[in-house]
Amino acid sequence: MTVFARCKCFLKTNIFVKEINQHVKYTSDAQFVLEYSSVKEEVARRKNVFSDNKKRSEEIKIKYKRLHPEIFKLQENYFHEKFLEITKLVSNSSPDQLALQLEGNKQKRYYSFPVFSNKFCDLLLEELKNFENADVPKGRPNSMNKHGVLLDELGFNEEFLNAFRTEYLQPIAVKLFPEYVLDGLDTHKAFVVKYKIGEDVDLGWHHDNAEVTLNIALNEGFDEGSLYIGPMAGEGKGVAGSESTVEEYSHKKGWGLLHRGLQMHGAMPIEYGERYNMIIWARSSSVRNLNCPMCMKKPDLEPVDVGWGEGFTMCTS
Ligand SMILES: O=C(O)CCC(=O)C(=O)O
Ligand SMILES: [Fe+2]
Repeated sequence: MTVFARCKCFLKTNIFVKEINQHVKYTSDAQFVLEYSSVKEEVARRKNVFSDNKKRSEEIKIKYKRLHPEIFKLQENYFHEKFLEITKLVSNSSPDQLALQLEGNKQKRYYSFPVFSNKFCDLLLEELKNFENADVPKGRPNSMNKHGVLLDELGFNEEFLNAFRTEYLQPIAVKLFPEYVLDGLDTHKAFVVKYKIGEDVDLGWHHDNAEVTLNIALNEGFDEGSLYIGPMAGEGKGVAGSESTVEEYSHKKGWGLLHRGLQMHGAMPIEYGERYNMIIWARSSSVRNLNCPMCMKKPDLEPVDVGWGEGFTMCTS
């Protein structure tokens, strides 16, 4: 007799959880706790992230011996000549005139252009490797990257990144993405991502916790590891692999990719070598105070004791 049947996986795999818009697997309570316990760890990390970050920064300031102390202070000669040309013409150009100077995809509104000189990239990479080997505490960029470096902890905010954000990045971003800058890019989170076989090799499909992102490649000598760039979060299909909406971008040493934080993207696996990129998640409190880019709702804010929090501002009293 033939009877109808079902595969046993029906009770174990592909169980859609509407709240997270994802399919999960369930084979036993033990498997479930093991597989998803990293969520609990991540929440615990986030609870103290700002004070832990401050403690590590203070320890690094005392204990870490800088290899190239001069690169912690921004100087014009660290930039590629083309970047200096772009920054000079920015104030007198229309958005279209500026976009003409840049590569990328004007329709999708992501742009690429040279930012740092080869020499600066080399010095920074040497500093990062020196830091990797130093016996000091190290925070990691976020839940997606386990092997990068937080540039604020290393000491790059004070004399480098704050000036870079306000004097160079903001004038360009305000022309290209005015609705994501509004009153200004008032804070940032900057870090270096590292990919290597045996460590992190790729990065899943995501959008950034940023209004505007600048992603600058710091080295060459790796294979594959391109970015794939799709629609804005919530627009279109937004799934990796949907050919019609996803484009590839290959990193070039010293070049930056400038995109809106909400533009969906991911990184393909690296197949040889190491890849280091500096990522600047630039934030505008005037934009995110209206709509949190992570929950996509009006933010429910609470003050933080130290640092910039997640870049929102609120009035107390
Ligand atoms: O690997 C890259 O180049 C992109 C990294 C990235 O998108 C991120 O860290 O938010
Ligand atoms: Fe990203």
